[in-house]
Amino acid sequence: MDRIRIRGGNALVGTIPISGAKNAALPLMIAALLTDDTLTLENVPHLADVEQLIRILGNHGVDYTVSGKRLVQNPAQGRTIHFTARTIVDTTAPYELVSKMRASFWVIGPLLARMHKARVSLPGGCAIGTRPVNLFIDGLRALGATIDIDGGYVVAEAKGGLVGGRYSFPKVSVGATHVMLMAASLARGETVIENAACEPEVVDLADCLNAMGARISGAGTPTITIQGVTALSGARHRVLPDRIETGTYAIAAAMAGGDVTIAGTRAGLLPVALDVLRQAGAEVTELEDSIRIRRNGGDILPVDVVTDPFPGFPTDLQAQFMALMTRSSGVSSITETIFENRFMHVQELARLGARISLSGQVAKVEGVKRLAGAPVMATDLRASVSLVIAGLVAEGETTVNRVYHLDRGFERLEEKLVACGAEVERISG
Ligand SMILES: CC(=O)N[C@H]1[C@@H](OP(=O)(O)OP(=O)(O)OC[C@H]2O[C@@H](n3ccc(=O)[nH]c3=O)[C@H](O)[C@@H]2O)O[C@H](CO)[C@@H](O)[C@@H]1O
Ligand SMILES: C=C(OP(=O)(O)O)C(=O)O
Repeated sequence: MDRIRIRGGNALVGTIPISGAKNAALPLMIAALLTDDTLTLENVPHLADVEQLIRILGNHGVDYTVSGKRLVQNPAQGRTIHFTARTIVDTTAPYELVSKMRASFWVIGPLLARMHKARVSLPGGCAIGTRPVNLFIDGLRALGATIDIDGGYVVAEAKGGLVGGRYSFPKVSVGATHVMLMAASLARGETVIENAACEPEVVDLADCLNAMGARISGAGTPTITIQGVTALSGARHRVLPDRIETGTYAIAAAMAGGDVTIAGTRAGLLPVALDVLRQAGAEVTELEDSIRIRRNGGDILPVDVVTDPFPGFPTDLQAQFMALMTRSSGVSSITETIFENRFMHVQELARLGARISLSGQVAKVEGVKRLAGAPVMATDLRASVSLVIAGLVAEGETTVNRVYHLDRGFERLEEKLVACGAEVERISG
């Protein structure tokens, strides 16, 4: 199993290019199931989750090429992928494939819309909470589907096709909003979704679906209206920049100090997080398609944050921000409101000398003057990268084990950090 070794102490200076967003690419790829035409996605990141979803889509009959060549033969070539689901050969998404990744469950929406039936294993994903699927089930029932759980599978059917309906989410869910957009696009009549997720990835999916001929309005607001159409066509769409990767490198620069330009991204994707970084003492300059982060000396200041759905502080940056706060000049509190078990990084940060106490969903972080390198173990994707960030300032050597979590969501992490002067290397095997 690969490990990442970091020798702390170097400031970060340089430019970090941002990849396409994992959490946008995944639903966009799934949208290819909605049409027998070709959906071309540009800026698709090379990530383990993307490769896994390609396998899952292949099982349903989706063909794919990268810049004209089959992806399997050219895994490192190009980032424009053409997906074609000429026919759906299987409406079952099996446990072996779906249990590895939460987003794979989302195929239930397009399969039900196009084939009027789907049998999808209950999903896996980062172990950060119980992560039920009740909102998907209730939402799809509001579109006329009958749904049972049988042997670990969600078995859904819509005889005669889905029909438009009204569904008000009792709790904001990104994934269930994606699924409702895809399902309602091919339902008969109008669907209104209330308390929808407003995340940029939802807007990206709606833009792509509209380019495919869907009629969606209001994406990015809590109320989304969809006029169903009988068929969708192919389209060409560019995956939006990864805001979590952006925020992660912004936090890394604030932690290590230095001067980093994060390129190919937009400040508007991270409204609250960038403000929080300013409060923590970083100088943040918003440019047209990049963000410059500087911290040259001066304390890291303590800031309290509460995670929230967009535009609030993202839960996917909570672990990284906690790493930053371990070196602040005071005490900060970090409250996690989205997932009930997303503090698995606390005990690993403690190995490096962090002082963190937990009470329910609130972590109190008492900043320390010094972190010291140690072997640590990544427990989920964002937790893993928080350990890398802490390693950037820890004295001596930090080894992050179980790097496969990182490979799910960070493209060329070592390369991007090394280019800015960090001492980071992957140890294979
Ligand atoms: C691949 C992807 O895009 N993953 C992101 C997506 O996950 P994901 O779409 O799984 O997250 P959700 O927005 O659905 O989850 C939000 C909350 O709703 C709960 N819930 C969700 C569905 C449901 O049927 N019932 C229910 O109770 C969840 O347990 C959680 O407490 O949004 C999360 C919140 O921004 C991010 O952390 C993940 O990185
Ligand atoms: C939690 C995440 O991913 P997933 O929803 O796939 O588990 C994440 O991207 O931080």
